[in-house]
Formats: sequence, C-alpha cells, structure tokens
Amino acid sequence: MDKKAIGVVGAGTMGQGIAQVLVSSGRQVMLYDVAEAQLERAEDKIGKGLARLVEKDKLSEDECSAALARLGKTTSLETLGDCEVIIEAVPEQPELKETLFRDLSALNQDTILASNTSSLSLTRLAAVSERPERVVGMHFFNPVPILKLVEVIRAEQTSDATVAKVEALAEELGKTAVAIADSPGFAVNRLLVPMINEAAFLLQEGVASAEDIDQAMKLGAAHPLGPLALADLIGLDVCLSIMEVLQDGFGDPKYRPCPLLKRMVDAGYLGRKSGRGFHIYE
Ligand SMILES: NC(=O)c1ccc[n+]([C@@H]2O[C@H](COP(=O)([O-])OP(=O)(O)OC[C@H]3O[C@@H](n4cnc5c(N)ncnc54)[C@H](O)[C@@H]3O)[C@@H](O)[C@H]2O)c1
Repeated sequence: MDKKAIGVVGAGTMGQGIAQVLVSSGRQVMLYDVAEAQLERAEDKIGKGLARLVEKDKLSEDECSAALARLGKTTSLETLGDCEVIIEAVPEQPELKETLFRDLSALNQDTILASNTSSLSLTRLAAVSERPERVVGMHFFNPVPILKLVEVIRAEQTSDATVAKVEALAEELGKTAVAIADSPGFAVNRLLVPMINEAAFLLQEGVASAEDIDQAMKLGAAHPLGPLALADLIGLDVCLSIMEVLQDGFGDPKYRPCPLLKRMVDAGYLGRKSGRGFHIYE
C-alpha cells in the first residue's frame, strides 16, 4: 500500500530541504506556502538538489524524475487535510506559528503536526492546537539533505504514539532521531551557540584574533569549522536570537549574549549572507 503524503508548510530554506529528502525517499509531498513565487523557486531548487545527486551517482535519472513528480505545490491550506504528518517550517515568529497550528489542527484530527522551530516552546504550540497530543518538534539541520540529525522534541502533551511515528519517519528519510524534552535551545543549539558566544567574548577581550580562534578549534578540537566561521554561516542575527532565547528561558547570566555579537548585528554584519561577519566574504 502506498504511504500517505506528508505536508510541508513554508517553502523556504528548510521547507525546500525537508521536501527534497521526503520526495527522494519515496513520499508524496504537498508543499504549502503563502507566496506562489516561493513555491516556484522551491521546486526549482529541489530539482537542482536532486540533479546534483544524479551527478554524484546517488540517484538515477529515472529516480530523479519520479521524485520530482511526487512534489505537489499549493497555496491552499485545505489541500493538506489528507496528510499523515505536516511539517511546519515558516519563519520563527510565535504568533505566526500559533495561528498556523490552530488552523492546521482543525483540518484533520488524525494528522500529526510537527514544527521545525529552532527555539520556540512546543508545549505552547501544542496548547493552541485542537489535538495537543499530536503536536511534536521535528528539528532538522541545515542543509537538510546533508545533515543526518533530527531532534524529536516532545511537548508536555505529546503522546508516545506521536513520538514513535515521527521517529520512524526520520529513520525512513535516512536520518537519526534523538529524543529531546521541550527545553530552551533543545540540545544542539544549547551546546553550540554558547560556544560561539564565548568565541565572540575571546575576540572582544583581544585574547586572540578571529583567524586564530577558528584555527585553534579546528586543530585543537577537530572541529571542521571554527566557531566564528560557523557563526558567519548560521547568521549572527540567528545566533543572537538563540542566546536571547536561552537567557530568557533559563534566566541564568551564563547565557548573556556577548556585547560584540550584539553590536555586529546592529551594524548589519550578519555573516556570509551580508558579506561580512567575523570574517569578510567577497
Ligand atoms: N535556516 C536554518 O538554518 C534553520 C535550521 C533549523 C531550523 N530552522 C527553523 O525552520 C523554520 C524556517 O526557517 P527557514 O530558514 O527555512 O525560513 P525561510 O525564511 O527561508 O522560509 C520561510 C518560508 O515560510 C513562508 N511563509 C511565511 N509565512 C507563511 C505562512 N503563514 N504560511 C506558509 N508559509 C509561510 C515564506 O514565504 C518562506 O518561503 C524556522 O522556524 C527556523 O527557526 C531554520
């Protein structure tokens, strides 16, 4: 029997990656966005992503065409009514996600609603939904086709059956799921972003140059990328907002955002996407 379709809400960076791994693993996908043009861009990006897999001999031409044929696009929320799971990847704005979860939970009582939020409380999202036990976090990492982890985040209200279902889906996509309780920053960002913040303190205090801080962690701790280069890749604004979530969530001064990080965000030095962060990009 054919597996049921998966809905993806939000066709940006993460929605595109999630939709790509779903269609290439054999799932029908209904990709929803408010912007028609964004859906076209997403289809194009997904096509290019799949074509790269063909170039690398990881997918045949036929498999590539079949995967693309499994991608549906829509600007009508009702079209997602038959999906087994809906994975939400809209911008990180609490009101936006809460409205969506309220609307999505009214579509079909059996659908599991998973959010790809990096930092918001799943328990709060579950609370606005009609079936809170079917709400869960599925936190993918960027770039989704490459990175193998999915943090499966259990809200206070999430049922065991919901967790089991999304863990099985992650495995179906070739990912490894780790179970995480609903806690600020979950696990990866709570470990990673304070390290980046501390690297910014090292730079601010003149302990070492940006190049040497990155070199130190590459050679001394076998990190593939130094913390400041990684911050530039993630976006300094994203790093700052995660520090603020940790600081608000725990009320612990150890999560104080580095003043240098704040100043750089104020100046518009956001990392690779703005051409300048801790390092300069051409
Ligand atoms: N970018 C990352 O590295 C990363 C990593 C992990 C998790 N996340 C999380 O994933 C989510 C999405 O991030 P992103 O970087 O893909 O964002 P993005 O800005 O690239 O894409 C968001 C998409 O949502 C669409 N959208 C806006 N309002 C909508 C609505 N009401 N309904 C449907 N679609 C709507 C936009 O048109 C856009 O296509 C966020 O919660 C973010 O925290 C991002």
